[in-house]
Parts: sequence; structure tokens; C-alpha cells
Amino acid sequence: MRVAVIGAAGRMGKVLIEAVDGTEGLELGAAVVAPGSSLIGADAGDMTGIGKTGVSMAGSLEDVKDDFDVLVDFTFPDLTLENAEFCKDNGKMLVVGTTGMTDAEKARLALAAESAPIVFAPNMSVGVNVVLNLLRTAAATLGDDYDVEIVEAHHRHKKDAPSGTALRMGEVVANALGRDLKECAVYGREGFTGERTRNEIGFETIRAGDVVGDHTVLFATEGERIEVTHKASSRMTFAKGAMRAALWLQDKPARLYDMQDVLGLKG
Ligand SMILES: NC(=O)C1=CN([C@@H]2O[C@H](COP(=O)(O)OP(=O)(O)OC[C@H]3O[C@@H](n4cnc5c(N)ncnc54)[C@H](OP(=O)(O)O)[C@@H]3O)[C@@H](O)[C@H]2O)C=CC1
Ligand SMILES: O=C(O)C1=N[C@H](C(=O)O)C[C@H](O)C1
Repeated sequence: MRVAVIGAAGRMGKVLIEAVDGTEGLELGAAVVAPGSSLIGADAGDMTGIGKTGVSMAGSLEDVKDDFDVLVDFTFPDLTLENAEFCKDNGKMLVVGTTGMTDAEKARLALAAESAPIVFAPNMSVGVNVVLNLLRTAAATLGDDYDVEIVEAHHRHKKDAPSGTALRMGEVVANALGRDLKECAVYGREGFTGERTRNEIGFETIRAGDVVGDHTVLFATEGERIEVTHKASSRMTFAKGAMRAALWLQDKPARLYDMQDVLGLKG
């Protein structure tokens, strides 16, 4: 199966190229960087530790449309939505790791998935997806008596907040508690906020240095607290998940899937 990586010179893009190289059943078909980039024409392996791949970096998907079967996209919302249209119109599968989409943008992606098989997940690590199931169980068992707070930390370059993973964790907990995250989420606190309301789910964001991605969900009541923490120490954990998603998509009909589908974690 031939893979194209878009955003190939990005933090995730470089690691995704390495991951394709290390995955049986996948080969690099194309690597796309921003139009006008000085990297156009360079070998996609040059930016990584894998050496020459024989694939020259392109400045647009259109230029490589015959060279791949599945597109892996960890970029930013506007570009991902353009790419989803491209995949829909050209019979390609798509794996999306991009975060920071609005509800309207997610709806556009879902619409494209009516005509193209798409896996879309804010975190492709196996560990985080197992944690989502632990959170569902914890929240359903602990119930409304426990306050829920979600703390996430990422590198200084991250553009969206809270992280897509933190928001998904919030959704999972809110659903298990019969709440709507839109109504109970509180993002950061400052000044004379008053006491915490019983049903709110709080989010705190840290941006610093080179943190790859840490998430903690705290359940606290009078007398005890539980902290469920996941720490990613290498971007390769996300990239390997994306490779699993690409292989899994091979025989799937058009639909919007997530990593819980890929990993068989849905009940
Ligand atoms: N789902 C998951 O498991 C994970 C998701 N993510 C998400 O992935 C996304 C990307 O993160 P990260 O790699 O850190 O971001 P980067 O900013 O490092 O990467 C994005 C890349 O896209 C390039 N780009 C810009 N415009 C185009 C274009 N038109 N065509 C091709 N490439 C283009 C940028 O180039 P330039 O800099 O020249 O503009 C940049 O190299 C984020 O949304 C992040 O949250 C990250 C990790 C894991
Ligand atoms: O931008 C990142 O780096 C990451 N983004 C994802 C998110 O927003 O949840 C996943 C991961 O934590 C790294």
C-alpha cells in the first residue's frame, strides 16, 4: 500500500516518513511540503535518519496524485479539509491526526467521509486509546460525587488549546456521566471565580519547551483522589498508530472511523 505524507517537513511529518519506512506492507509513495518550500525536490528521507527513499518532495497533492493510495495528514484544519475533498474526489483513503477543528470543520470532514474511508483521531497512540476506555469506566463508576479536572502539557510550538486529546477525554467522561461537555466545560480559571460547581469539567493547559504530550485526568472527592496519566515520550508512538490506521483502512468502505475502531476497543 502506497502512503503519501503531507506536512512532510513538520514535527509529525518527519516521524511519519520514518514510520512508513519501518512498517511492513507500507511504502512511501509521496511526501508533500508547503508550496514554495525550499525542500521541494529534495529526497523525503534527507530530513530523517533513514537516508534516501527515492521519493522527491512535492509542493502539492495534485502533482503526486497517481503515486499513493492513502494520505496521512497531521497538519492544520484548513489544509486537512482541502485534503479530504481531494481524497474524496480522487478515490483515496485518509488518516487524519490534525487537531483544533471547530464543530463546523468536523462536520465538513464527516461529510467527506460519506464518500471516502477516513480515520480521524486526536491521538493515535495505543496507550491514550486504552486510557479513554479506563476513563469511561472510572467516570461511570465514580459518578457525580467526584470532581473532574483535565490537565495537559505540550511543547511551546503547539497552536491549539486545549489539546484534541484533552477534549476527547472530556467528552468521554462527560458522556459517561450523562453530561454535555459543551455545557459543563470550564477552560482555565482566573480571578474571583466563586466555588467550583459540582458538574463542571475543568481544563488546564501548559505550553513549555519540548514536551511531547502529557495528559492527566483527576477525579477528586472528599477523602481521596485518582489521577489517570498518560505521557508520550516520542512522536513515534503517534506515527505507529497512524500506520496501523492506514493498514486497517485497506478494505473498509467510506465512513468516518476513529482509533477505537482501528484498535477494536469499541464495546
Ligand atoms: N492525532 C495525533 O496522534 C497527533 C496529532 N498531532 C497534530 O498534528 C498536527 C501537526 O502537528 P505538528 O507536526 O507538530 O505541526 P507542524 O507545524 O510541525 O507541521 C505542519 C507542517 O505542515 C506544513 N504545511 C503548511 N502548509 C502546507 C501545505 N499547503 N502543504 C503541505 N504542507 C504544509 C508546515 O510547513 P511550514 O512550517 O513550512 O508552514 C509544517 O511543516 C497538529 O494539529 C497536532 O495537534 C500531533 C501529534 C499527534
Ligand atoms: O500537537 C501535538 O504535538 C499533539 N497534539 C495532539 C493533541 O492535540 O491532542 C496529540 C498529542 O498529544 C501531540
